[in-house]
Amino acid sequence: MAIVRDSLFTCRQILNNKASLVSKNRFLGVSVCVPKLVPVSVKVCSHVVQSALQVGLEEKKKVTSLGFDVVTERELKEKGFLGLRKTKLVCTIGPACSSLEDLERLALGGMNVARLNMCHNTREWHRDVIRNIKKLNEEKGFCICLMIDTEGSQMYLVDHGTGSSVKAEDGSVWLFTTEKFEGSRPFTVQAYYQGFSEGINVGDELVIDGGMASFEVIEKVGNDLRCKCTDPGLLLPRAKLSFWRNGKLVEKNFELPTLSTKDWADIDFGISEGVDFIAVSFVNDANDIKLLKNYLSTKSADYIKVLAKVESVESLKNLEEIVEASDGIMVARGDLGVQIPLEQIPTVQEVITRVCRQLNKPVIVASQLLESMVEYPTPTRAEVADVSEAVRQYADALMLSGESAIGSFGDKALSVLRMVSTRLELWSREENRQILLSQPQLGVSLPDRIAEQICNCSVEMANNLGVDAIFVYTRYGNMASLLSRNRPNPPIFAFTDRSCTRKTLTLQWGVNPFLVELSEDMEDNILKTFDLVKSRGMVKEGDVVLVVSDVIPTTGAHSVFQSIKVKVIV
Ligand SMILES: Nc1ncnc2c1ncn2[C@@H]1O[C@H](COP(=O)(O)OP(=O)(O)OP(=O)(O)O)[C@@H](O)[C@H]1O
Ligand SMILES: CC(=O)C(=O)O
Ligand SMILES: [K+]
Ligand SMILES: [Mg+2]
Repeated sequence: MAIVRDSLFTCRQILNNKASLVSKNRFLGVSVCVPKLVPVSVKVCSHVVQSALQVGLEEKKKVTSLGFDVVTERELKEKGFLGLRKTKLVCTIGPACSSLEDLERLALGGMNVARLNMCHNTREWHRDVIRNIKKLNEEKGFCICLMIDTEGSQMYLVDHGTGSSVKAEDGSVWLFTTEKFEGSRPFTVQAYYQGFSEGINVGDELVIDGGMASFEVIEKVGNDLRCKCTDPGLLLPRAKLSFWRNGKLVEKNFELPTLSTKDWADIDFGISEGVDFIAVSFVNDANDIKLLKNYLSTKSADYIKVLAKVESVESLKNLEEIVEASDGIMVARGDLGVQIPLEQIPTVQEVITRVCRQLNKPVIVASQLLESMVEYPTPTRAEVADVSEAVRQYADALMLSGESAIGSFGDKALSVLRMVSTRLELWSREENRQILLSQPQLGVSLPDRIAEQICNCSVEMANNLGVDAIFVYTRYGNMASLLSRNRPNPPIFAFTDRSCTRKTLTLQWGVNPFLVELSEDMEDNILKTFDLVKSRGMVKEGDVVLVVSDVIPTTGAHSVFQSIKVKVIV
């Protein structure tokens, strides 16, 4: 890799003299050949790109078929490369935002992924949302991915049946029962799961929603629990419950599978509707994820990416193996805050986001980011600080829950996420904090290590040179995500010929995926895509682009395997 480093310096010298590049079309290159392995070439070169306008017009038909998100395109034209938002945005779709018009507003507001929580509503309802989103993607040029989120076995849910909040007064006595009845009864709360009170003793503490209200268990009546309110507060519909003994969570092994029969039916529904991500609730260990991934393979649906929701003490114990097994993680702070003390959430979030970046898996920070906006049109200062913190931690994506699903100000909440993340990203760049990021080695095989090193060096080079964008040519998205892992200053434009790669990359920090036709002639790919982006006014004269490729040719073993180039647009 010393060779790569040497070429970095050569490259810097070249760019110090941009003007001469335009006239001379110079080339500097170094090749590294690994005997009996794929030939590897690391070259740093400058090219004069021929005027693309004419070509662009001639290829009008192809140009319009360039799969690129209209929102990113608009943002790029308005704000330039460095103004592009890096942090991706997920919106939970609920009754407040499910019409075609609502969805289009969210799409225009920067929603990258639509999340459907299978806990709520009917499959028919979800199907309509999915079809509306696909319609918007096809007809209006958005690139919104679809995620279903499994219900799981709701062992911890209770409901008092009134549909609104009920106050629990200090000293009042309540019955937590598994009996099913319509409507509500005074001082009675229904538990969703029959075995909810197994292993619970008189004297244990019952906590609602991580501290909304607390009770002491004063009597066991069969499966039911009679409890006295010790810390008054509100009982909301579908409240989450946990039990504590001597200040510690009572961990219970219900021996229920992570994926219930209903979840499997929802997964089949997701496959048949062609969703892009399945988020698995209450993952315990890596096996939960492996099971689903195997199932998706047998259904020839392994293009669907599996996200593990970290929302239990059990999943924290097995964090690394879960991250390794999955295609991404959601820090599901709602349930997590029921299972661990609230003051631990910030550090746990920081650890999870760091592990994810190190293992190169995208991470979504979810729940209560802008909770007050479910009711109010502005966020609290503390919520803005929380969003900023997640962005500072380089989370790949931020998620809205009730803010978009049931709130009256979903669009505003989305714009708060957009503006706060853009602002903090700009500040980080100005401070050049990314330079401090160091990554442990991921790859084991030589080709993997080479790919990783190329990406690490490319990002260092891109930051140091102050290039405007990184272009990466990638079939499976590997190099694009290795670049993203380094959180570069310039945006990453990933050109892929696989539509599922484009969707997967949509969730990744700083990656703007294009769907294009790629040939094995890399030089041709580069020229063609440069022409395309130029003809759409997305790049302009003088822009400097660092080009990385990992499209592996099936023929011509002597051709370039992976390379870095720097190009100046003329
Ligand atoms: N499809 C839907 N239909 C009706 N209400 C919905 C729907 N999706 C979400 N909601 C409402 O929005 C609120 C927040 O949504 P969300 O799905 O994020 O809940 P959650 O409890 O955080 O998720 P989870 O159950 O996965 O822990 C829910 O309490 C629910 O009232
Ligand atoms: C999103 C979710 O499931 C949670 O926060 O619990
Ligand atoms: K869920
Ligand atoms: Mg949850």
